[in-house]
Amino acid sequence: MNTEAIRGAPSWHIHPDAETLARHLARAIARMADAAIAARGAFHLVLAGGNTPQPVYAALVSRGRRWDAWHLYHGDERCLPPQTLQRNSQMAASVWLQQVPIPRAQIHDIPAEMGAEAAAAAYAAVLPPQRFDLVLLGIGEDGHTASLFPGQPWGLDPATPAVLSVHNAPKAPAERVSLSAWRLQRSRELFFLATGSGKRDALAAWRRGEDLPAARVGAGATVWLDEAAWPGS
Ligand SMILES: O=C1O[C@H](COP(=O)(O)O)[C@@H](O)[C@H](O)[C@H]1O
Repeated sequence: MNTEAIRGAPSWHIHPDAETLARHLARAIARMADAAIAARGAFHLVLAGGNTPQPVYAALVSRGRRWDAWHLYHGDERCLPPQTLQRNSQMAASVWLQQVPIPRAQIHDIPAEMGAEAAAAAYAAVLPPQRFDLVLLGIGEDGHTASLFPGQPWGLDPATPAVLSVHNAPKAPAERVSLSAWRLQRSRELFFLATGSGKRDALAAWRRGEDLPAARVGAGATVWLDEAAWPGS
């Protein structure tokens, strides 16, 4: 899928349960990494935060190869002290990254402890000039994705900053940092993950065509979900 295709309708990949989904998705990511490394010598991956991706990240520990060529970024971060478990970087480190030999200099955490404004400015300088190979995203119960929330700026226009400072987020913590919608879309592939019945209403709203951050960013993406999250046709 290229950036142009990302403007079309999403495709829905429904798996029986979260465990099966995690296994299949980890295998798909590992294959994409192999292909990117064979073609371009590197794999640039943006990580989703929150709880949903944890089983996928855990499954990647035994799936990935050529860790030396992986380059990791975060789609968003919460403005909390660095070692806090609620930080997306800390979650990824504890279930996955501490167990694999990705060079530390290639794991690009968002310095959200600096505060939203300073961290957004600093992170913009860290992002690669080219498209990402794969962006992973979650979806919140309100249809937010990364830290782009309904009723707040999403950064759809490429003239706006690639990284946004987020204030007054409706989900704690209120202060966050997020890649903008246009920068998230600058990717060869875009995968959403959604598991559990708590995601059903948000996915139903997406399918009805409501103007939600996830729907805007994810037009043309692949949505990996389990049966519990599937809102039906
Ligand atoms: O706050 C956030 O929420 C979404 C969804 O999180 P989940 O725990 O429901 O999976 C997540 O994708 C985002 O990265 C995170 O910061």
